[in-house]
Amino acid sequence: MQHKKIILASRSPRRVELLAQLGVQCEIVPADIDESALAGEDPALYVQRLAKAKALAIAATRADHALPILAADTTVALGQEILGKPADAAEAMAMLSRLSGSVHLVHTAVAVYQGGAVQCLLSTTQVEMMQVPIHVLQDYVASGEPMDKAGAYGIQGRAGAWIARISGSYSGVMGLPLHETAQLLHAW
Ligand SMILES: Cc1cn([C@H]2C[C@H](O)[C@@H](COP(=O)(O)OP(=O)(O)OP(=O)(O)O)O2)c(=O)[nH]c1=O
Repeated sequence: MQHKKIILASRSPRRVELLAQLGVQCEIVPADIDESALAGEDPALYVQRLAKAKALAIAATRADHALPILAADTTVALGQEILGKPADAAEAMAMLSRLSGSVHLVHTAVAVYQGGAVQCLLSTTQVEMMQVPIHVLQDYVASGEPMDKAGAYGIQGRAGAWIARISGSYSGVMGLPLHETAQLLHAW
């Protein structure tokens, strides 16, 4: 990889870990942007818009653009409906009850800003979650784990036991698709 150090426009600890897996070190500069979806916005387009907006927001604050700026956005989609991070325990419980026993998509877009332009790739994974007993979901919500995660679960934690099958990218579900990330960083 040409550049070993990048700026990561994200406060997600999973993204730092996944970048380390590629041998990429990062300086963390989180982007605070409005993450609301537009009316009727397609989930796959939504994550791409947000990933690009996060990278561009950080690019706008920096005088020197020597290092690539990488950002990502992950969302769970049930049909055209976007399930982002739950606002509270009740919303987490409602999301998990809907995902339990069904198939959903996880979209993660990764964007890299370098040399005055932003490039973005999308990873989409189909995830099948088993029917999870209500009391198990309640314990999970009480643990606090769902609160910073799209769709209110983390495949990398104990909810991993409920995932019967995925078709796509495990790292994409976790928040940073390694294949697409490496492609974007190689391009520079
Ligand atoms: C579905 C799923 C999501 N997630 C996480 C990945 C993302 O961190 C989070 C979705 O929120 P994002 O808005 O994509 O990212 P973030 O708020 O954590 O960080 P930032 O905006 O600063 O970049 O959900 C998991 O960790 N595991 C999973 O299985």
